[in-house]
Amino acid sequence: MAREQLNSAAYSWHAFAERQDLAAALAGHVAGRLTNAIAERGTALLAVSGGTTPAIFFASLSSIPIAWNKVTVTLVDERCVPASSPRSNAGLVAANLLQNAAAAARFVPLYQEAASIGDTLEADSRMLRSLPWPLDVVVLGMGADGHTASFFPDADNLEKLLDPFSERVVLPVHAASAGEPRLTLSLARIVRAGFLALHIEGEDKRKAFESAMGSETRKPIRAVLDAAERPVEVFWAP
Ligand SMILES: O=C1O[C@H](COP(=O)(O)O)[C@@H](O)[C@H](O)[C@H]1O
Repeated sequence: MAREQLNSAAYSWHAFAERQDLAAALAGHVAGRLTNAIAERGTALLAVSGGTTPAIFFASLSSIPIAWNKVTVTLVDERCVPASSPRSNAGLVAANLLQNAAAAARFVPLYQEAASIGDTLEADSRMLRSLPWPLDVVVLGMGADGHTASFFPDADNLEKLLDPFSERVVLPVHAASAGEPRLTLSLARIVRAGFLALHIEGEDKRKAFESAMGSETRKPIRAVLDAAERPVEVFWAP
């Protein structure tokens, strides 16, 4: 396991030679944070990302024996598709994270099929507001375009999405590059997490991250790092 660690004010960089090693290390950190939260307040709140990257990490985390019956899992963002769709982030979590020991966790989805996205948003907001905030752990992903959560650079409400003082829990997203309408946790909820990790893999994402950190154009991932209350832990493998 070759591992490299770099630090800047906004983030710590954890690099691994193998994706499996990254998954095990990140799962260990997350399980430790959840365990501490349960010891401190009797419950823990975890928000995870979807897409393709988290599957191996989810499998590692699902096997760690913590008090999963005291953990609530939700999503950082969701595509407005049925849970049976291969594009559903909830589907990815059900198949890979809510397994083994973690099958005892409570899962609260962002999206449920409803007459309109407005109805969905109202119902989700009610349910999500009742969760034990703040988030103990958030694991973000990132696209090569610099989007994270569903903060797409071309979203028509990007300014609202990236408002660090927003009172909203969840927001709708419409962006041509996103594929379908989305729901996302607000940046304000994400950046207050006790432990905020970014999980990225591949050279294209390393370059995209570095470019976002140096660039004058403020990509969404940069906005999250700038607003975060503590340094973001970045986990990367080729
Ligand atoms: O659309 C999404 O993309 C990002 C990155 O996904 P990946 O497939 O490149 O890993 C993900 O973090 C987000 O949750 C998802 O909705």
